[in-house]
This record gives sequence, C-alpha cells and structure tokens, in this order.
Amino acid sequence: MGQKHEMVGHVIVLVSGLSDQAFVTLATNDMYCQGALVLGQSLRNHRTTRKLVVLITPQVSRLLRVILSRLFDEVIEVDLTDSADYIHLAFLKRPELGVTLTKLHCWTLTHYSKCVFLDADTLVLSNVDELFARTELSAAPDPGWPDCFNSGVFVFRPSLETHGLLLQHAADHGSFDGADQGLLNSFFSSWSTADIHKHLPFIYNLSSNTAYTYSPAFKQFGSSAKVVHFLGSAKPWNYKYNPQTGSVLDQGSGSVSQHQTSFLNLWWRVYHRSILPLYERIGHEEVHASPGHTTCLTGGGVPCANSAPTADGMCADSTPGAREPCANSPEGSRQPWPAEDPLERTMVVEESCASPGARHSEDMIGWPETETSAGVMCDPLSPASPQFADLTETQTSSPPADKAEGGPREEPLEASPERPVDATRDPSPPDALEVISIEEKVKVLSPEEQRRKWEEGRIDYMGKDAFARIQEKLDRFLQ
Ligand SMILES: O=c1ccn([C@@H]2O[C@H](COP(=O)(O)OP(=O)(O)O[C@H]3O[C@H](CO)[C@@H](O)[C@H](O)[C@H]3O)[C@@H](O)[C@H]2O)c(=O)[nH]1
Ligand SMILES: [Mn+2]
Repeated sequence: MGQKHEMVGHVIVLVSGLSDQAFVTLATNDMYCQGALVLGQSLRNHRTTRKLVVLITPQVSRLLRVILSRLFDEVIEVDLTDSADYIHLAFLKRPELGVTLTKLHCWTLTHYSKCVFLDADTLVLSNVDELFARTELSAAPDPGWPDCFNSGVFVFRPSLETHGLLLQHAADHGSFDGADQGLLNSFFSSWSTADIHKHLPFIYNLSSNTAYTYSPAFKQFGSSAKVVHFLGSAKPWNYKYNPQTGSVLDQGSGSVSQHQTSFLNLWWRVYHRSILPLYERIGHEEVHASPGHTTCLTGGGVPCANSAPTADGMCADSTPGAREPCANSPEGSRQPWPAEDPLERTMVVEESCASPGARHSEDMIGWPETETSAGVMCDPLSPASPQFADLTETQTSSPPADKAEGGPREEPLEASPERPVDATRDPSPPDALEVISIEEKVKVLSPEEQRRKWEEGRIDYMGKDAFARIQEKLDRFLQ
C-alpha cells in the first residue's frame, strides 16, 4: 500500500515534471515562422511529452499567429521595448543586438523549470526528450569553432535573475559576433572546460552541411543524428520544392551537397504534408466563420469567440503573452490539435504502406522512396538502419516530371532569401507542373505601413530591412 502511494506520488511528480518543461523557439517574422512550424511539427511527430512554446515579436502577422497556435501550446509575444532602459539604449546604439536580445527572452519563461531552446531553422529527427536530463547551459560544439557552443540548441533554466545578468552583459560587453552566440559564449564562458556533461553530442545539433567538410565522420555517426540545423544564410524556406519528386529544385548548380539536399527534402516534406494543410484549414475556417465571430489568439493559442482582436491579433481581453487559455472560448472552438492533427493522419496512412517495416517519410531521409496511392512515402527497401543510412550514397533522382513535360524548372538550386513568402497558396496536391515556393504574400506592406514601422522602431533588421536588402535596392536604383 505504501509502495502504491509512493508510486502514485512518483507519477504525480513525473506528470508535473513534464508539464513544467518546454521546448522553446523564436520567430521574429513570418519567414522564420515557417521554420518554427516545421520544427513544432517534427517535435509532435516524434511524440514529445513536453510543452511547445514559440516566442514571436510584433512583426509576426495575425495569420501566422493563428497557424502557430495550432501547433504550439503557447505563442508568446515579446517586445524589445519591454527591456530595461539601459538595455534599450544599448540596443539603439547597436541594432544588430535586436535578434540577440529577443532570443534571451527565453530566460523569462519562469513558469517552466527547465527548457530546451531550438532555433527555428532546426528539424527534429527523433524524440529528444532526454535532453531535459541535462542542466544549464548544455549545448553542442559549434562546427566552425568547437571551443564555442552553437546557440541553435541549448538546455537552460528560466530565471529572471539570469535574464537580467545576460542583458547587463549585453549592454556592458556587446557580443563578439554581434549576435546571441557570441554573447552566450562569453557569458557561459566555462562551457568548454568545466563540465563535459554540458557538451551535448554533435548529433543534437548537426549542421546540415557538415558532411561537406568531414564526410567520413558523417558516414560513421550521421545515422544517429537527432536534430539537424540549417545554419547559415540559406534556409529551407528559401528553396523551391517539387512535391511530385519530393525534392527541392536541383539543377546541378553544385553549391549544395548531397547530404544537405536530403535534409532540405525532409524539411520540405514535413512542410508540404503538415503545414500547408494548416493554411488551408484556417482559410476554410475564416471563410465559414459566422459574422461577428472573431478568431484571435491568447497565449494558450485558443481562439476567443466573443472578443475582437487588437491590432496585433491578440485578444483584446488578454495581455500579449498571457499564459491562460481564453475563458470565453466555447468548447467547440478548441484547436484541432491533437485530435485532427496531421500526425494522426500519418499514423493511419503509415499502416497502408504495404512493405514490412515501411516508415513514414517524415521520419527518414533514406531512398529510394515511392509514393503510394495513399500519398505516403514508403521505403521499399526498408533498410534496418536508422534514417540516415543512405545519406552517403548517391540519391536516386525521381524522373523529373516537370522537365519531361517541358515545365519551367530551370532555376538553379539556390536560395532566394528575398523572395516573398507565399504560404497561403493552395495546399491541395499539386499537379505535375507545380513547384512550391514560399512567398511573402501575407506580409506585403504598403509603403506607408513600412514607414510607420520604421518610425516606431519596429525594424526587421534580419529581414527586409537588413543592410544587404537596402544595399540591393540602392544598387538597383543606381543601375
Ligand atoms: O530574422 C530573424 C533571425 C533569426 N531569428 C531567430 O534566431 C535564430 C538564429 O538565427 P539563424 O538565422 O538560425 O542563425 P544561424 O544561421 O543558425 O547562425 C548562428 O548564429 C546565430 C547568431 O549568433 C545563432 O543565433 C545561431 O544559433 C547560430 O547557429 C533563428 O533560428 C530564429 O529562431 C528570427 O526569428 N528572425
Ligand atoms: Mn539557426
């Protein structure tokens, strides 16, 4: 009996332990939201038992807030102007610290006892809940300078005190790389020497292009990779994807390695199968919403039926970042996750793969793959090895249906960062000629709106207002 009590007590502790831990990511604009969505979906696909939190900034559109709320337990708006004055001043003098300071907001999530931060450009390949056994600050070595950790994946303990110290450090010392990684490395400066348990294995933060520089190691260890990180300037959402071939467009430009292409394909498959349908579902709901029914977000991601959203799309009756689900939300309007989530669909269709051991494509990067009538990628060879078994082989390229039909597929496999996002396009199964690119249709601002944002200090330093973009415009003008 005593044992039973102990057991019950143990279960209670265990359950509460899970709910006060979270995976956290950040998206300051609609582009990075695409990455956050795929990341969130990949965590769901691998059945994480922890909460999912996404930090956003005011630039994120209302549509993306709604979509994020379908996948994440909390969509929390953070605003740099909330920072203490001295930080704000430092920030104004060094605009590049903007995104850096935003990432630091994760330390303010003190309703969680422990969190794992994942960059929005990471993709989870298997369950990584075991990371919560680690302590602050655990991270994997940076591939460029292994005495530094990469700040795309790290375990941390939310604490307002630590947050304050980090901001103070930013104000006093800035960052040696102008961003969060330099700052965090100089703040947690003993990482490289003090405690080997804080060194996460590289498989928890595998750069998508590392195989390029150390192929034998990739061949040896790549099959156990758990998190892939698309670090660098070319992000998955900058590519175009052909759903017929299940591949990003590759016209042999040679700038992207075989391994990288496979990771990109995997990211896009998750996007195509699970994220685009969310856009469609939300578009459908908007169309069918009864007059007067406004969908807006609370921090808990539940629509509130009876209140109008504020300008930023949040419920008027909830403060941005509020943790509580909206009280006036009717039961029936709860978000479909998890009951109608694509994950469930994938589990059903998975069974329809005829070959024994067939796996869903989102869980693997092997090839060759064939598409079944149920629309699921099955691996006819069903190799016993994990998802990367074949990454070092030559990829079997599917017949380029687009080319066969003389399609307009002559673009090289190159990122087009400035290409606007068109994630609202028709997500229904595309025909053979259709290639998907994410375009920023949802975010086309009028010149007046852009000017207003500038004047309010809401500048997208890493996005459309980045120096490189402005320079491009100047160059175009001068030409
Ligand atoms: O405009 C931006 C830029 C970045 N982020 C967020 O910040 C993260 C880091 O930016 P990212 O473009 O992913 O940087 P990396 O290419 O990964 O470059 C490295 O350098 C960055 C700056 O130090 C670190 O944050 C990264 O973890 C590190 O991998 C992103 O994943 C997002 O979560 C945004 O939300 N909006
Ligand atoms: Mn990154």
